[in-house]
Amino acid sequence: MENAIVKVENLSHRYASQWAVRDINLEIHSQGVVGLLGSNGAGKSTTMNIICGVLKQSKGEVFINGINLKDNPVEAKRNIGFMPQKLPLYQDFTVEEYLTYCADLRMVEKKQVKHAVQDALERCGVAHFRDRLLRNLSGGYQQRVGIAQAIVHNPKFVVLDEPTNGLDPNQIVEVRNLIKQIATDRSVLLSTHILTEVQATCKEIKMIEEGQMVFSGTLEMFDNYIEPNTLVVQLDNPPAHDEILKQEGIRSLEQIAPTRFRLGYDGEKKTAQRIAEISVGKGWGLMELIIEKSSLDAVFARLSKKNTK
Ligand SMILES: Nc1ncnc2c1ncn2[C@@H]1O[C@H](COP(=O)(O)OP(=O)(O)OP(=O)(O)O)[C@@H](O)[C@H]1O
Repeated sequence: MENAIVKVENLSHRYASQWAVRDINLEIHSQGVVGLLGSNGAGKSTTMNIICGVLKQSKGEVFINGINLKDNPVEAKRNIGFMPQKLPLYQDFTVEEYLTYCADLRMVEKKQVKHAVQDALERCGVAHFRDRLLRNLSGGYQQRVGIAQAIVHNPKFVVLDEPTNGLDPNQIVEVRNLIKQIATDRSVLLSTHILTEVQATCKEIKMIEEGQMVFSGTLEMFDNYIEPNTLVVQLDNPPAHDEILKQEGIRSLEQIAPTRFRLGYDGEKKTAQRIAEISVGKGWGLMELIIEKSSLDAVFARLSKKNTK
């Protein structure tokens, strides 16, 4: 089988006497954006710093494109691009000087440097600012340059730590689009505690809490993590509340509007189907029936144990 782009096995790390991450396992196989989610202090930066070879783990192994990062760091790091939370920008460099410097650091072959820099400038939409000093760029464009330095050596795997931090709403949308675009031909691990960020960019989620992996799956699985147990129905000709409440599987009724109701139910699909059939059969004027999903916030709260409901 083809190597995973990233494989983390039983990763643990301890600062002094405190374990910051415990027994993390994860694999990333394909292109696209994977969100690394967790509250402040959950262990995201520690995990990412280890995966990028910036911090040496206390235990466990990290493989990048099949190469053990501990045994062969130089080779493994050729496949990694990293944009830390605090951008490593030299303010007195122009954009082009800075990217050329980064390409050298990343050991891009001398004769390829010009092409690599041009490619990164264009992909990140900063070619027109190539001669501008970094200090004179707006926050959004500095962030673009941060992403450009992470992809200048064309790595298979890019790690972005809170990439939209401190940006205004327009800049956030632009940077998210750029992230999706660079993830079309590589894997991107994006750390965030912002749920809308995950929703807007990620196909998969890994969630860490108190140093441990508490969820790994698709965005849809995350969304469905809490069993739905409410239906919203619109009945243009509603019966008496008791008539609805006596139906099998229905546990509660809340009137949201004159013809709109939220029904607590047993979570069984057949109950929802039965309500639809009865509403039609009895002429209740069914216009809409929605199985309510848990919000991402509710799932996040549940997984981060802030809410034990
Ligand atoms: N250099 C360090 N020395 C000691 N403890 C640390 C160090 N860095 C992080 N920690 C601790 O390790 C735990 C995990 O921190 P980490 O920075 O990985 O979390 P995080 O999820 O990235 O949080 P944030 O979103 O706030 O950056 C926290 O309890 C933190 O206080």
